Amino acid sequence: MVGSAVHFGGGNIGRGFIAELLHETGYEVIFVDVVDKLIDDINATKSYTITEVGAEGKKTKTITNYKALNSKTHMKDVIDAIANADIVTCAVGPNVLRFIAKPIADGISKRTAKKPLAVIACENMINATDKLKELIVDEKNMSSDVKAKLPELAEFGNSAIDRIVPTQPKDAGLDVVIETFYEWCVETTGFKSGHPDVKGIHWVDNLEPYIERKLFTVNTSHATAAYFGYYKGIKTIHEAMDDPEIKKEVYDALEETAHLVTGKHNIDKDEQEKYVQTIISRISNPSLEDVPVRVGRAPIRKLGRKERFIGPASQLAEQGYDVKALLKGAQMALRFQNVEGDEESVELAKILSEQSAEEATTTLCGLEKDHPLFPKVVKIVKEVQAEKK
Ligand SMILES: NC(=O)c1ccc[n+]([C@@H]2O[C@H](COP(=O)([O-])OP(=O)(O)OC[C@H]3O[C@@H](n4cnc5c(N)ncnc54)[C@H](O)[C@@H]3O)[C@@H](O)[C@H]2O)c1
Ligand SMILES: O=P(O)(O)OC[C@@H](O)[C@@H](O)[C@H](O)[C@H](O)CO
Repeated sequence: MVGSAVHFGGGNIGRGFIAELLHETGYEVIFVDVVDKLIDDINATKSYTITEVGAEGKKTKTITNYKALNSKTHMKDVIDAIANADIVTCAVGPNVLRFIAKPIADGISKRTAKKPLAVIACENMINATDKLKELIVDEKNMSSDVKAKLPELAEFGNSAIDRIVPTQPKDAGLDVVIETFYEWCVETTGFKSGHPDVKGIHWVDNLEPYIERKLFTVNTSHATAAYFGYYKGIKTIHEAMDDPEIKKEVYDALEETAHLVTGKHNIDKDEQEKYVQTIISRISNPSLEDVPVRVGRAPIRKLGRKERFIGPASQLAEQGYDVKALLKGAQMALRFQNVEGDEESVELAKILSEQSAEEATTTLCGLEKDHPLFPKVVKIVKEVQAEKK
């Protein structure tokens, strides 16, 4: 019998994709969020729709059997829901994992079910579930007694989640427009008692090739289009992809990351080429009104050491490859400063104005001073800093 699923984050991918598959599997979906209006809207409705838009046309599905809890005001209910759930998922953004670890730890501590809770973080981040687990078992969040019994209480799986869910129009309510394509890969190794049978999940023994291929193809190309598009004042990602100069930048970046993806993960070159073509057509989808400000959001996170530019660029630089295109994308990300509604873009501007190029390279990209990429990043940081003077 299928029971309940607690999902942290009732936003775009949460409502638009994860809830769809949890619902289709038969779970009652319990959204946990911190936005009062969203919680009220979810609890005031019995259904909402998701509409897939792609080359094949439109298809609408109806989601039912859900409710929402506010973790700011109803923490006890959140903990009880986790104590009784079959599965906990989240799509809150990598920087928010630290805030949801404590309620998950408390819910795990109260469990009595025979079957361990399945925990899967669905963030654009390498090993996001490992990070969440590390935070859950931190002594601030979980007692040593519970930690010792953890294997009986909860099991964890890293995941790679891929479906473009743009910012929704203001008047859309709970309804979500998404692309038709999707891929949700989850690693089996942590589920010693057997993984949950969620419809649509692609179970894999080793996630690394899947998450690196996804992040360094889908998200590298998406971010390149977004940062160049923003710089040129272009309104949507598909219009940015219509700009010949931006399209070339995207292809150049993907040519570089393809060396890593095919070389490191033994992925066939033709297969990667087909994957690239699929991604180009996905991010060029004119039915998705996706905007540079969403795709470029949180530029400090995106400039990180394991992220979509510096992640592949650093690994390729170690192998002696030139990474001009990835550095041009990273440089555009550095120019994504003081963007309305984006706190990290304000912080980025502050870092670039207060720190030397060398310090900022360390702060933003986490690169070691003796890394072959370090001087190249320092150079692009210096150029961006000079533009502000
Ligand atoms: N949108 C996409 O196309 C897409 C695709 C794949 C993966 N992702 C990943 O999914 C994650 C979420 O992205 P999104 O686009 O859905 O963002 P979003 O901003 O639409 O949704 C995030 C939700 O988390 C909620 N939230 C924030 N703090 C919270 C807390 N402490 N407890 C509970 N909820 C909290 C927010 O209120 C919001 O509803 C990110 O890691 C993103 O990279 C997004
Ligand atoms: O979610 P972010 O901020 O890591 O990246 C923005 C987009 O590139 C991303 O949300 C994509 O739409 C998604 O990763 C597609 O699967």
